[in-house]
Amino acid sequence: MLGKIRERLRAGTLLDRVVFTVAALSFLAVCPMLVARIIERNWFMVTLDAILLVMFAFIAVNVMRGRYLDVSRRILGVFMVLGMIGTTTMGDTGNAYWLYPGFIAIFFMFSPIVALSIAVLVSVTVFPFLYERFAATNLFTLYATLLPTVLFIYFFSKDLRAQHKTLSMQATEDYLTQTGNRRAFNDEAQLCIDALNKSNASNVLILFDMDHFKRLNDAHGHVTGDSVLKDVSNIVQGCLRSTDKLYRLGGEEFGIIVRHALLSDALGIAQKIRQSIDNNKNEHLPDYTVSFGIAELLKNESVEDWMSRADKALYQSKQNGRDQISIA
Ligand SMILES: Nc1nc2c(ncn2[C@@H]2O[C@H](COP(=O)(O)OP(=O)(O)OP(=O)(O)O)[C@@H](O)[C@H]2O)c(=O)[nH]1
Repeated sequence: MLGKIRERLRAGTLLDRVVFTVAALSFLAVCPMLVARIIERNWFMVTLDAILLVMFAFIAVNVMRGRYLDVSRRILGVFMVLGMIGTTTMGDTGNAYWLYPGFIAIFFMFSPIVALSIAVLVSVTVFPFLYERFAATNLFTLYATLLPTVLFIYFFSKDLRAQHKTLSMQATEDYLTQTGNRRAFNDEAQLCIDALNKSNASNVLILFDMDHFKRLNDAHGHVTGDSVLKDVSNIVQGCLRSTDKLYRLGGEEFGIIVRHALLSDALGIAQKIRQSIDNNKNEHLPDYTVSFGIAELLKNESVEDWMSRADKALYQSKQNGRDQISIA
């Protein structure tokens, strides 16, 4: 059980691990309080603690299963904000120092600008309570140190997010055509397989490959060849629905995953692409054609099996004279 949890968390991001740890620790912290309140027969607090337990369990389980991550993170964030205000305004003055870890943690739960706004709001909300209890110099020191702490985390998390966005784009995007790359294709294909196993969702793969691309490169040069690859990507993108995704699988071969579609839908899309390429008259580029192979995902198929059947259909199109569509 523990091994499984560790394995699932390792597959997630640092953010997921932080959210899971906070939710799991909060769950464990509330358990003895619930027992104490049952013994005290304080039914109002028992109900409150029970709600907290359910929420923390809900968050931890969802993060472990890799679903509803954003919602779970935000729910935990709201609990943390309420917890921060509660802790700071009640009890000992020393409780105010919980604001530091609290403010750091909310940057894990919300976007930098939302977290910054929450930090400002919490600071303003708790100020009247702290003003009554703290000596003026201590209160000044508290706020003067909280401010740079929050600003530092804000700029740090903003920069981290931008870096993360760039890196994940580089990891999943083809640099030449700005379509998805092979890694992104594999991930999406795996999602299709999971969806088919869970809900019988039908998904279709369209593979297509430039015809006689070597000849085109030899006759017009590699740079023109690159422009043709960009051109065909633009044309194809224009023929797709928002749910269909185009990937460059390598060299001059592309794949389109058509989600929640039947073979007939995919055939319609391939025909539209073929027609658009035919109608496309770009005076700066040589004429070109492409060949297609289409395969619907079958039960118990792996990504490789699915691709292999589409590839066989594509080969058939090449064998039959190119510039045509074959179905597996
Ligand atoms: N310009 C350009 N050419 C590429 C790129 N990647 C692969 N190629 C070329 O694509 C060509 C593929 O040649 P082949 O596999 O023989 O296929 P083909 O000439 O298209 O022939 P058929 O597929 O049978 O119609 C090779 O000449 C590669 O150099 C690229 O990124 N840019």
